[in-house]
Amino acid sequence: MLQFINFTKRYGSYPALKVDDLKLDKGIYWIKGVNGSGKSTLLKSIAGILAFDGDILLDSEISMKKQPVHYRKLVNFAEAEPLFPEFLTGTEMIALFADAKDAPKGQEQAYLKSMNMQSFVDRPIGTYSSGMLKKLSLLLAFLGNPRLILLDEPLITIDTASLAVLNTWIRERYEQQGIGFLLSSHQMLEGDSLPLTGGLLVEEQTLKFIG
Ligand SMILES: Nc1ncnc2c1ncn2[C@@H]1O[C@H](COP(=O)(O)OP(=O)(O)OP(=O)(O)O)[C@@H](O)[C@H]1O
Repeated sequence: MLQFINFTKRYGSYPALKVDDLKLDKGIYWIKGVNGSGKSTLLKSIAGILAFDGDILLDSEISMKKQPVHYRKLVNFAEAEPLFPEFLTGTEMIALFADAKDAPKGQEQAYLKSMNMQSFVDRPIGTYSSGMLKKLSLLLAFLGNPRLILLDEPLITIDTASLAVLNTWIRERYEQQGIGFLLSSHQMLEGDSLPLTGGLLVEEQTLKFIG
């Protein structure tokens, strides 16, 4: 699913994260680490938002550095604390993302319905509560035909019922389409809600697979 090749991310002279060589088979992985350990840095690097040294390969063949556009179409990302233009509506954001990710027409409809978003999706994003905003950012990460979906702190701000819906979305896309997931969380992810493959610990400026 994902391979790091001599990966190093620095902020100025600060070496935030270094992963020499790590291969992850297809699966659903949780990512843990204390505040400031580098979880968001890791996810933003994999998403292609942050520049770094080295390379990341998707499915052993698609290089972020050599095929940047192709790679980014196949990796979707929901930020921990999403920021969207407040004057746009959720529907307009969905249209933008659907276009960028070559999403099948109407793909968002089932997601809007299951997450009970129809009542507010046509309103400007500036009027959204933090939970509404989170739901929108999660939905955007499921658009298109990605091979990997990265969710940074997906559990924060959404209510229990929405969390159960999110687990269903993850499970379905993983089991029916083989999409891989990386989920960062400070809360315990429940193994009985999701078929978790393993965990990754961000510690001492590196990434450790801990099964
Ligand atoms: N833009 C930046 N410039 C300089 N240093 C940064 C920048 N962003 C993050 N860092 C540093 O990189 C390290 C990792 O930060 P990161 O946000 O990835 O941690 P995190 O594990 O996601 O933290 P949290 O659990 O608090 O959200 C921290 O030491 C942080 O201070």
